[in-house]
Amino acid sequence: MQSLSQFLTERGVDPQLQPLLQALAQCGVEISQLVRRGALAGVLGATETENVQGETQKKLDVIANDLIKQRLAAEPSVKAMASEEEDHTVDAHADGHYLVSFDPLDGSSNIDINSLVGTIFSVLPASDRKGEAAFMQPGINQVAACYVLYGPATVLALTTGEGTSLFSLDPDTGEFLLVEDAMTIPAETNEFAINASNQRFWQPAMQSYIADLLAGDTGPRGKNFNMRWIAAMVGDVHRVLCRGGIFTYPTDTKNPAKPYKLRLMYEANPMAMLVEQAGGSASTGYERILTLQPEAIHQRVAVILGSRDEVAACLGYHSQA
Ligand SMILES: O=P(O)(O)OC[C@H]1O[C@](O)(COP(=O)(O)O)[C@@H](O)[C@@H]1O
Ligand SMILES: [Mg+2]
Ligand SMILES: [Mg+2]
Repeated sequence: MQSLSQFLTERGVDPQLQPLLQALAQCGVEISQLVRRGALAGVLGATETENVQGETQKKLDVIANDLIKQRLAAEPSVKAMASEEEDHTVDAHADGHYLVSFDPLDGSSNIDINSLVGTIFSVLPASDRKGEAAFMQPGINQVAACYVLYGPATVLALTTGEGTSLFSLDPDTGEFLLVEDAMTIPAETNEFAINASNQRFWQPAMQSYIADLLAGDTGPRGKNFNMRWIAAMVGDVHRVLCRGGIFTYPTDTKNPAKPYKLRLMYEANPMAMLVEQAGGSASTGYERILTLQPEAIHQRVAVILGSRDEVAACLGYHSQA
């Protein structure tokens, strides 16, 4: 089986970018070891601190964040980084070529119940701009996106804009090996993922769309749909990449000050690139996620992504509304 480094060389990935992608994978290896040890490594439970999102940080949020920051600070090609767990962007090498945004631990509410968690990375080209302003680029500018999913196996999905490929970690050698190249999301699906407990707070368009899915073959869609919700975006998106589906965290009125849940820079943008590169699509309901112009590093957006025809069906409800 081909290793990640062989894959990057063979595919002619920019030699400047290769060491950075290797460093991201290495972060995944080290966090995977901690996740596997769980309570034995003392990484379960919460801290007493809150992050810039106003969420109580889990120990593993902080440990993973510090580990990644340290690794990226040692990587000469990194000019600056942004993290879910950092209030502001963090400078690294003034002559670095890349800006890395990351969600060190995605699915934090799953840590203490030994369920699926992951890490998400987005890589943008650096520019002359400084600080947060440098990161304010549409997702279409990403030169790479990847996630690591810490599940029964630890897997890494990667795109550099030439399709999406999947690697699995060999825990004996610490190497990621290619297990699936050119992942393809089926255009149609009968599987959807949404946190249904928010239903009464959704917009009418999403209410009708989901109601018609639930009506199944007795309703206008004329077929039955099944539901899944892993409560970790990495896990739900991985399922979509593997067998299709639609994943959505729509806008809602639960907390008017926070109409969206997921973050553009280190959740929505990298996942949108991975999904589009596998033949799927990703929208806010009204706009293609990758063309959004970011305004702030922790900005949140509505997310509807997955199987192309099913996303189109969902958007149909939004355009009629
Ligand atoms: O708790 P809810 O409403 O089900 O939300 C789950 C969503 O929140 C998240 O956990 C947010 O990410 P973090 O865990 O990185 O904060 C997503 O991974 C997931 O899709
Ligand atoms: Mg997250
Ligand atoms: Mg997180």
